[in-house]
Amino acid sequence: MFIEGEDPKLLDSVNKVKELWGGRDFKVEFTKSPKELVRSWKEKGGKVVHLTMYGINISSISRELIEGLDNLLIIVGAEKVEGWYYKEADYNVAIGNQPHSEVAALAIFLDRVYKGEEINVLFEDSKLLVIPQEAGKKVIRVDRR
Ligand SMILES: C[S@@+](CC[C@H](N)C(=O)[O-])C[C@H]1O[C@@H](n2cnc3c(N)ncnc32)[C@H](O)[C@@H]1O
Repeated sequence: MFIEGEDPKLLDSVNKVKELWGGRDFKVEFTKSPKELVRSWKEKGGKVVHLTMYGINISSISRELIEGLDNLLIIVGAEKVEGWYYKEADYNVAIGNQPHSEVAALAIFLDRVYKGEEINVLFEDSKLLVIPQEAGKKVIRVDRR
């Protein structure tokens, strides 16, 4: 994940969560030049999806196209998103054409890309394991050495 700007505190909390819950392949990097990131991603043959309520509703995009997307950079905005990103994106995709949270938009989009399989993923390097309960919480420590 690339985030525009710089925030060492955020990086620190991400690393603390990873230490306990695993996910060694999940990385957060900060960038001061997001446009350069988009340009070089495309130059290397990657695809760019921009999530925006002004885009094409995901329900109108073929399932094959979404599931076939590979080497993908997904852009979500925080404040006003410049027109440049709309033009440079290979696809401007709307999770419904009204505003909502960027986290929700990203989650729904990724769920379509991964065909719902992400829900069954357990990180092999986690130190904690949740044992599902109908009520209450059960978490055990696992020694994976
Ligand atoms: C809360 S919105 C802020 C929008 C920003 N103020 C703007 O002017 O573009 C944050 C981000 O959530 C995502 N988002 C919000 N609603 C969406 C929708 N219906 N479909 C897809 N993405 C959406 C977009 O990436 C958007 O940039």
